[in-house]
Amino acid sequence: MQKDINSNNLLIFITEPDHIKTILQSSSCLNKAIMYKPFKNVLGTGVFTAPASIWVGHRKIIASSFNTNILRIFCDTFVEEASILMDKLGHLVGDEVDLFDYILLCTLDIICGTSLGIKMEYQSNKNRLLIEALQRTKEIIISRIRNVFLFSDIIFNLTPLCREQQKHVNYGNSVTGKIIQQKEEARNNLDVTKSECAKPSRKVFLDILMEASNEGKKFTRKGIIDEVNTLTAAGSDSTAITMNFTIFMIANFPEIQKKVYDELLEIYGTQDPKSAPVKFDDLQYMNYLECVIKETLRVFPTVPIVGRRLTEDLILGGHTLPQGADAIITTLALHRNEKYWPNALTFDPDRFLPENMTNIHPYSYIPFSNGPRNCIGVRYAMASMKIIIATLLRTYTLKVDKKMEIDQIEVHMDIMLAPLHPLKVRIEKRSFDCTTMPT
Ligand code: HEM
Repeated sequence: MQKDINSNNLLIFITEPDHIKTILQSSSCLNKAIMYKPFKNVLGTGVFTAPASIWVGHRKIIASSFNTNILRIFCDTFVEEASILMDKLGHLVGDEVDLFDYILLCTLDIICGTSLGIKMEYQSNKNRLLIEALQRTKEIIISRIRNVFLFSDIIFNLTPLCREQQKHVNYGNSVTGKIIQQKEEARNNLDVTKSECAKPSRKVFLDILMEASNEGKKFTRKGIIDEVNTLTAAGSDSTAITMNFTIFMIANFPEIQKKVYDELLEIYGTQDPKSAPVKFDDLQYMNYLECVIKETLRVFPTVPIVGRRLTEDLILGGHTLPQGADAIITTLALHRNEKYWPNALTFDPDRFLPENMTNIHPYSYIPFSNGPRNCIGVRYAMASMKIIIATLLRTYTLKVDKKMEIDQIEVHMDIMLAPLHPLKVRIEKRSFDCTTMPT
């Protein structure tokens, strides 16, 4: 137990999987902890930051836009943007490079394509102003988390940083607002061809939110903008960071790379991704790749910490946790705890093979959190990451100049986990002679 220096709040650290389960499942722990405060100015009442009273209704509606049929349609966008990424990476062949910025632009294009139905073409260097606004907004949130004075709303609201953040948020909101207006006009005119409004069969999140709003289900215009911003924020960096770590792991462990590629050879033979792009139904056969992503998320959980505010007293392990305290779960420590993960710092994707899963306590592995307020985008994230990484490995081989052990890769926790030093890899064009594997 300790006091949070930013807020003077009581923080209770929860470390045992059984206790974590109680917290994440409890109806009295549906509100987010004080540490999420800097996100509220930016994401408003979007599902990530909304109080439980608003969250309940919004979550239900948004969850409906993550069903299998919609995901299947989104796959076209994942594949298309993955292909653009491959072309961009073609210029980097032979160099030792940090791929993160390239991957992030790809995930941003994907999230905008699937949440707004708009091609932002960030990967083609378009809409730089929006990217800068996003980047600065993120940096300002991070400085608030790191600085005890800026964390306080009263002080922050008096600073130039607050005004700068508001300027960026207003700009982003005005872009989303215009897209909503275009869609509304197109709908009213019944003239879908005039705008980039999605056809009914290609519904994006925004269409679903607008329909819910028209049916009187709770969403105001500002509420819709908050949800779109939330999905953009929650869905882009998280997948980009996870893929960046995963790609480094694959480059760092050539024997694992060979196994992932062999699995892809089974599915596609030596056809290249342009002639045989990944299809939604292929994803079920990428089991080993999934294990590699899961193991990466174990040692490098992209969201390294989760916090909940107790709205009632809660009895846990014979103690009463008082109403108003914040329960904090440090996923990074949990995932590296030897008690639950023997040889925790050994990278071993086989831990996630079905036959080895029986001994894993479900709450000792929570990269997407768990319970009613878990990540709404788990399946979306897994599908998009599998498509991008599979396309990458079918196009390029990956190497590192110097192999690193897990404990040599230093990380820091801000909003999300980040490597302290860039994770550089060397990419080479894959020759379709399948015996040519990295040594
Ligand atoms: C590898 C990628 C991802 C990881 C590791 C991840 C992880 C998480 C975690 C741990 C939470 C719970 C946070 C908390 O309670 O504080 C969360 C919530 C959330 N995630 Fe993800 N996420 C990922 C991708 C995505 C994607 C692609 C989307 C959307 C397209 C998304 C949308 C959300 C939303 C909206 C929430 C808030 C849910 C709620 O409070 O009801 N995430 N995510």
